[in-house]
Amino acid sequence: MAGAPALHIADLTKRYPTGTEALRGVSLDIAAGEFFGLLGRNGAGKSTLIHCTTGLVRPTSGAIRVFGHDAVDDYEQARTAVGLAPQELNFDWFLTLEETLDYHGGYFGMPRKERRARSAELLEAFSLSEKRRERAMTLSGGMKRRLILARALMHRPRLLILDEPTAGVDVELRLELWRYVRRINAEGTTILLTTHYLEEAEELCDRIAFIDGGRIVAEGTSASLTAEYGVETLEDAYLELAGRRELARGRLDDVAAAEVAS
Ligand SMILES: Nc1ncnc2c1ncn2[C@@H]1O[C@H](COP(=O)(O)OP(=O)(O)OP(=O)(O)O)[C@@H](O)[C@H]1O
Repeated sequence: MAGAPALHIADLTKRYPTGTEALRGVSLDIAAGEFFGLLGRNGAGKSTLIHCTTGLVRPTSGAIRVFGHDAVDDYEQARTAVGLAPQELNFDWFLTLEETLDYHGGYFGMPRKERRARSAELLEAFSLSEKRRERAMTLSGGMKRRLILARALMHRPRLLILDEPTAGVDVELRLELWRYVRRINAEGTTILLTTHYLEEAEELCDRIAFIDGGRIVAEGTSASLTAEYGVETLEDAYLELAGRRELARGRLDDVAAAEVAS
């Protein structure tokens, strides 16, 4: 749908059967072509939001649309528009690199000839051509990270979701991955990145949202967020915000305690 945002999320809530409210009314719009960062501490709701977008988790209420396609009612179209590079390297380790990409393309209904051409193009782009007939298990850590990006891009998704793509990787590999994802974005793919690294978000993202307790608590460019909190870096803005929220929580706890006592 022409002109539709890459991702439109309106008043999204998710309550798991355990009673945990992982998302409490999240609204978010990511424009086509944007590089968007979603930041938050462990358990803030980032994975739940991604899983709702890719159909792994069913939202309790609210709307998600990917380039205009409803993520629940129009699942196939919405899912096809998304490429997901999960945090965990979930390959079938016994498949070769070519097979890994080929099976992924097959899942998304790509004809054989197109799969062949696309997989050769991606293996080349990610400097993996020489390893194409080797099993995924034989790759180095950096190669595995590149393969997960190649696999996510295989079916030419318009929205690429990167779930903590550089968690636990060394500085050199992080810089290399940054170069790749910058290029993918420059070539027109919209990116939603979740990360714990504030400097990564500052470096790569056009816009950033902080999520906490299942709510978006701040959103803007790195410059607007630092200006809003009167600080120099995104990390300081995050700490300032986290501090204020802790303070607010403490106050609420005090009020609750006072109410119980009275
Ligand atoms: N399948 C599930 N069943 C019940 N509760 C869940 C489930 N998945 C996540 N949660 C809970 O939902 C909340 C949000 O978790 P989520 O995994 O979305 O956070 P996150 O921001 O991705 O965290 P992390 O940075 O650690 O990956 C947490 O309290 C978590 O324990």
